[in-house]
Amino acid sequence: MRSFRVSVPASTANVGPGFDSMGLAVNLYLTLHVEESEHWEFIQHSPPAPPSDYKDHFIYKVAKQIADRHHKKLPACKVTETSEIPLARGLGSSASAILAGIEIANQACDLNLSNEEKLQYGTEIEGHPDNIAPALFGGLVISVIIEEEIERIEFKDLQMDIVVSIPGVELKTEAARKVLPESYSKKHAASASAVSNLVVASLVSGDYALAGKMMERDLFHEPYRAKLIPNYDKIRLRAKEFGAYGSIISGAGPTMMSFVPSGNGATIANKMQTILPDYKVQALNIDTEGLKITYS
Ligand SMILES: Nc1ncnc2c1ncn2[C@@H]1O[C@H](COP(=O)(O)OP(=O)(O)OP(=O)(O)O)[C@@H](O)[C@H]1O
Ligand SMILES: N[C@@H](CCO)C(=O)O
Repeated sequence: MRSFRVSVPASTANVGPGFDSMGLAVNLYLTLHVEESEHWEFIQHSPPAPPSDYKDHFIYKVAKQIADRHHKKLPACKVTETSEIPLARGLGSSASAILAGIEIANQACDLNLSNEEKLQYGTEIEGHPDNIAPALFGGLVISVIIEEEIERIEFKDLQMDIVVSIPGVELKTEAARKVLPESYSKKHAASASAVSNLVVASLVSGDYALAGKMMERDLFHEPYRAKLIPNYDKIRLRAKEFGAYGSIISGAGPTMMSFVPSGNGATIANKMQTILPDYKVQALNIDTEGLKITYS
């Protein structure tokens, strides 16, 4: 096996009303250096701390599952991991880790997986494609899984900067999904998908002011999750005052993501940091490349 480095970007899911179907890759990365070894070893330069038994490592479990699926033996690897993606904050850390695990199996077992297969496997493990697809392909990806078949479309030329306001607390996706209703009335669903259609159309036609306005009108998840998100109303209000197009819950939260005019990210991030002193506020850009592999 050739040693390799895999980097996978963070991603934000939903982008307002694109619940479980729309996601955007951003320039924070999970990076793994992988080399063949006598025994399995995970060297972690960022959280989470590795479990005492490598067999319990989330990334190992994914790699093993994929190797088993192809009836291959997974050779032992030394994996050195560094991540800029905060855990359980709504920035797709689990999707990035899943794709990294798939890529270890792909390289170590010579599976020659296509991107479509990686998307399929990742989606099956994560449960929905909205983080996996942009983390794999980069950019804004809109996708759907129907009877195990995934359809998607990618957009790579959005001209916006991003400001993330990351609180010090975690919110597990599982907990944030529990507060959502089981069903919506016909009237509610029609309005919610109308809002979603407008977000997509305005984003791809470059009407970012309308996109920001409609993102804040989500009816699928934000109204139910708002109570779980610290400073939800304050962040939406103040980001707008500072010049943002709009702010959304990133993925399942608790991070809030503001979309801002191109070139204004750093200025608006500085202003947000002053009103959120306990947060990590960062100006980010859209990643357009997705998962990358380099050989050493
Ligand atoms: N690099 C990693 N190594 C091992 N486990 C990881 C890694 N990244 C994420 N995980 C696992 O995924 C969990 C977080 O997944 P969760 O779906 O709750 O949040 P998220 O993916 O960060 O956010 P969201 O899905 O809302 O974007 C972590 O608590 C950890 O168990
Ligand atoms: N679409 C998912 C993203 C988090 O995995 C949710 O909002 O629950």
